[in-house]
Amino acid sequence: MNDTSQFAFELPSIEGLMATHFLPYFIGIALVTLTTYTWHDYRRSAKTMIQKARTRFPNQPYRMITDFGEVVMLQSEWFQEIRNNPHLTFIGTIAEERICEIPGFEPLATLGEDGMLVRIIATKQLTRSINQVTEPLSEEIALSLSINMGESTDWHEIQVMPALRDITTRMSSRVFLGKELARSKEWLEIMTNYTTATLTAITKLTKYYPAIRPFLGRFTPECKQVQTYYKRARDLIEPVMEQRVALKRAAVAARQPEPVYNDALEWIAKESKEHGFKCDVANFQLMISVVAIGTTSDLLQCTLIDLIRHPETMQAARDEIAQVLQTEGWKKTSLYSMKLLDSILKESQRIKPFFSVPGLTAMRRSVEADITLSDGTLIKKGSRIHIDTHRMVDPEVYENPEEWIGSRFYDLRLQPGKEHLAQLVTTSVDHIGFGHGKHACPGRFFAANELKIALCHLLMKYDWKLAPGTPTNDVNLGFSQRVNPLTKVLCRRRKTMEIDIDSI
Ligand code: HEM
Repeated sequence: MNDTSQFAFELPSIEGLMATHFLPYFIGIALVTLTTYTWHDYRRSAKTMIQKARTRFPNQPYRMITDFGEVVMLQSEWFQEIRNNPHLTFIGTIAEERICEIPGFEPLATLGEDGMLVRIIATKQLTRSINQVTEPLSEEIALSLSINMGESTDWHEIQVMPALRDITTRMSSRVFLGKELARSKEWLEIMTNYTTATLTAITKLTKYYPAIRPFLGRFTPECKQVQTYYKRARDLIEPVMEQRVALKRAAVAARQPEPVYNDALEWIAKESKEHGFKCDVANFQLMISVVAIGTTSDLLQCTLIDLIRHPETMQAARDEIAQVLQTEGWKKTSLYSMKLLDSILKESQRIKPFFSVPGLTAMRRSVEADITLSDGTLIKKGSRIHIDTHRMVDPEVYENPEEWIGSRFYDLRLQPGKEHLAQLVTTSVDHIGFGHGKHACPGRFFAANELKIALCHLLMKYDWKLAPGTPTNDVNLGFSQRVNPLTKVLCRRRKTMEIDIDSI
């Protein structure tokens, strides 16, 4: 039997590992965690390295040392076998990275401790509320577009990521925290900065071995920034919670009906009570904001840039939006009817998923009990698994896989039996932009609707082109790939629109 785990997260000699393990080791990046220089190498060229390893060990599990420590790499062929294994968790991988032990990063620990609660809130409350929040979300984005993109009908330049992150923060805050905080300048500033500071600090910390991260985190300036914003965020959320409790108590005392709020502050309190979870509402809120804002603004930017590069598809999307909104108005079902827009988002996500480079890895899992694969490979408790995402760009699965074709999934939906499979929120072994199986992203239904509403406003109200000479290349960080934060575009308010979206 193959045994993969005895040396997980240790740094023994490569020769020793090669001699004592049955699973092959890919040593191309084996030194990455030892020095900063090799870490940089790994960060830039992980894609090439994994391609080499795939050729060397076709369809075979193998091990690598990465900035996550040692990982067992599984090819896509193993997807179906492990996707619902109860001993594999996504959240466990976060605890192993040791970052949530640093002051200011407590919200990430909330993801670990109350993983069930997140799932319940995201799948039950958030998804259920989509119908009620479609109009408020549309109202929020109308306001934030006017602030970020302006009203000028002349071409003007903007940096895309800060603008889209602000838009996403406002939309998420409206649903997660209610109108009051979503309109608070201070909250928005803190939220945007907390999310950005957290991601920046994580990027820096992951170049060091997990065991020393909690220590380093106490001194690095990036982590100190996180702590400052974390404290300010708590100072803002806690009084809102206290005020709600006081208002409810007062209503009960006056024998009046209690005030009802339909936002995540309320859902967290309700579901924690119902399921017996102990929950720190402020930490929980910040965690949801961090997981939701970075991912959603990333996909929004790459979709917008893809559409700017394909003006004919942008116009086709505008026509679809106008036709659907004219007949159905703002409803959850109207968003479902925007099938081309759905396809466009799914195609942009296929080419550049958030957690991975296509053809690299995704679906990180922490192994919580020994598991044995059908070929006899034993993966021990404490190991970490990554899945190779090669199928997302495999010519045997997708025709011309390197080419962005906005209508790719729209066309697929027309084929018998593929209607459901080709939707943005459907995960499969061929498209794992939201993961797949038991731990697939529970926020994807909400995110899909939020993204569509944002695109409706962005496309209908503005004309777009790339700013001359702007960088649009994605930024590679080891196994991850982010949109370029420096990308700039030119935009102008459209004088005539297919439909006046604000009057619907
Ligand atoms: C475009 C936006 C988003 C993208 C691309 C995205 C992507 C992902 C991916 C790839 C995973 C890992 C799944 C796996 O490994 O199988 C994940 C997990 C998760 N996401 Fe999202 N996500 C997005 C938005 C959201 C939102 C809006 C929320 C919350 C409201 C959310 C909450 C979560 C949670 C709680 C998990 C952990 C699930 C678990 O461990 O069982 N995500 N997401």
